Amino acid sequence: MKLDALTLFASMFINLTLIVGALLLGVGRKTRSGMRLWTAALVLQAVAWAALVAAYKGWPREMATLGSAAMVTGFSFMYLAAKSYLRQPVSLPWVVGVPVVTAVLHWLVFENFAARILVVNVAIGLQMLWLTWLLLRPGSTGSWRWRWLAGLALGASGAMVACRAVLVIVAPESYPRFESPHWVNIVGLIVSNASVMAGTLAFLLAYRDEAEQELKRLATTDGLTGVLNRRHWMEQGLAHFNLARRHGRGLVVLMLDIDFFKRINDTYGHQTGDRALTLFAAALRQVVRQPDLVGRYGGEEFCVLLPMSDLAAAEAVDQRLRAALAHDVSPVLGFDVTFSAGVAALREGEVGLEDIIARADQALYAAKQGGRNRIVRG
Ligand SMILES: Nc1nc2c(ncn2[C@@H]2O[C@H](COP(=O)(O)OP(=O)(O)OP(=O)(O)O)[C@@H](O)[C@H]2O)c(=O)[nH]1
Repeated sequence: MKLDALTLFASMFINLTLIVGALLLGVGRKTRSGMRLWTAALVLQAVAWAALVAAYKGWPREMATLGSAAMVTGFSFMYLAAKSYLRQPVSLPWVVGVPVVTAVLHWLVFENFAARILVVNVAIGLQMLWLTWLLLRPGSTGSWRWRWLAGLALGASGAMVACRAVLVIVAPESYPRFESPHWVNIVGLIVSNASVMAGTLAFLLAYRDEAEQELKRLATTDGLTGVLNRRHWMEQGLAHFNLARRHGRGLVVLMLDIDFFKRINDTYGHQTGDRALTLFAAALRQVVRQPDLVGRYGGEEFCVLLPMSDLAAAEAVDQRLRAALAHDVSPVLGFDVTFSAGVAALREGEVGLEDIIARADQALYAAKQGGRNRIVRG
């Protein structure tokens, strides 16, 4: 059997369908948006190749226009997928405008072979090269591994498509027909196939990076309030403690416990209790400085470590938090939220962070015993 370009185009459709199947099976449909968008891009491209092949069986104008529109829309979805992992805003006029303009122009100039080839190749080339720039430009967020792999994959394809556009401008008579087994078509298909494969691999890497980051976030933060969990707060705190001891710098630990929290739960329900905890933690994060570590020590008890600070700095945090609770949190909840606090500073010769925490905790206990809604030095 003679291998013609049409057979290769059909193989492109089969490849894409298989990759989509593998992605749906391997990554699942409930994945985060970047991978879903990439999968949708491949589905659109599979539809495009099927329509382009079908154009040879009937309704050439309709099928070829549908194929071109699906192809260009597929690249719009690749752009959306990349933007999702790059965490950048998308340009809707670009996403919608390029496919619509391409489809309309393709339909209008269909009878002119060179013109319709030019329309499609210019649209795809522009999309791919723009996407390549977005991925590779300095300062883009995201790990360089997936960005470079995706950028090179799409850049190679974009360059190939741009060459096709140039070829149809300078030598329209020698530009091969779609079904001809001409080397331009063969090279084009090989590059497209490699680009789809490498691009998928790159987006799988981005997906894995994102999943890793998410796991790290889950392992280090408190699920309810978003502040550091106790284990991670201790780990980070220990690093600050060692630095403070080595360089003879100050360090303060502030322990905070919401007053009569059981009563809040019992009176307003557990959900309102959770909301009070969340708002309390948010207010606490607002009133500390950038290097300070805020953690949830357990239940309704929070801990703050202030590097390079003294007791007065911690007491200032305490005052700001009381003001924030009174002005911002209590009106939202509909009842007053107060807390007791214990504060302790690193002392000369102290060998463990636990010692400072223990003193701050004792001071907190004294604050509770002393009538609550106050701070005590330990
Ligand atoms: N809603 C909610 N409640 C919690 C959570 N963690 C702990 N609690 C509750 O917090 C309450 C703490 O009660 P206590 O230790 O008696 O303290 P308190 O009522 O604040 O009294 P004082 O600390 O002495 O002022 C308990 O009822 C816990 O069930 C949580 O994540 N969400």
